[in-house]
Amino acid sequence: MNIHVADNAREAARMLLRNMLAVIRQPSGAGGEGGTVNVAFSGGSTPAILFDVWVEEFAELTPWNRFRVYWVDERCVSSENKDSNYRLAKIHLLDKVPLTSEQVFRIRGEQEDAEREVLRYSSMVLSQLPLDGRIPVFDFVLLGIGADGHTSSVFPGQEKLLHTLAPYALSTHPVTGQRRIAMTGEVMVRARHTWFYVTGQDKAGVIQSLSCPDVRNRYPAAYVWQSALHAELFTDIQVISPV
Ligand SMILES: O=C1O[C@H](COP(=O)(O)O)[C@@H](O)[C@H](O)[C@H]1O
Repeated sequence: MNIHVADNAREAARMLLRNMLAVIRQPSGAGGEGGTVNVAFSGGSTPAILFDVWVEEFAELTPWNRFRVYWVDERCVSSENKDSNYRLAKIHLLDKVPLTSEQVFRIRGEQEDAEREVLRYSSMVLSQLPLDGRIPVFDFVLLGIGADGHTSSVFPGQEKLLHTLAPYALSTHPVTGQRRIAMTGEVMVRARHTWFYVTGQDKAGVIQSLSCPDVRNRYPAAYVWQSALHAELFTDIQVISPV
C-alpha cells in the first residue's frame, strides 16, 4: 500500500496521472504491450480536479485509443442531471479528449428499472473484462472516499455489498434516499490497481484511520483499502500518523 501526499489537490492528481501513465507504458503494465486499458471512474465532485489536470497537462501523453472507460458508481438520475457522475466526466474529460463513444460505457442512471440496469451493466462488464473466477478485473479502479467513510456508493451499514459476487448492485444514499448503482467490494479489491484520489480536510478523519483494524467493519473505504491487492492513495491531506 503506497501513500502519495502532495501539497495540494492538483499536485496529488499529477502524481496519480504520472504513475498511471508509467504503469501503462510498461510492457507488463495495464493492458500490456499496447493492449486495452480498462479504467473505472468514480463520481462525486473530486474527480473534476483530476479530469481537469488530465486534460490540461497529460492529454498529449495519454494513449487514448487503448482506453475503455467504465464507472464505479452512478446516481439513478438522468445523464443531464447535476448529480450524474457521467455528466461530470463528460464535461471535464470526455468532451475534451479523443475518446470515441465505442470506448465509453456509462451506467444508465436514467433507467426507470434500476435493477434491470444493474443486470445489464454487470453482464456487459463480465463479458468485456478479463475475469478472476467470476470477478471482472479492471486495470484501474479509481475511487473516492466520502467523509462518512463510503467508497463507490457503498455506505456504512451496507457491508453486504462488499461481499457479494455480483459486480454491481443497487444501493441507497442513507441520508437523501437517492438510489445508486454501485461497484461492489470484490471488484474493487481485485483490480490490478485500486487507487484512491482523496482531497480536502473534511476527509482527514477518515484518511487517518484507514488502516485501523477496528474501522475495517465501520468504513467501507477502510475495508477496501485494507483488502485490495494493490491499493494506493493520492491525497493532499497531510497524514500525521501512518494511514
Ligand atoms: O457519492 C459519492 O461520493 C464519493 C465521494 O464524493 P466527493 O463528492 O466527496 O468527491 C465518490 O467517490 C463516489 O463515487 C460518489 O458517487
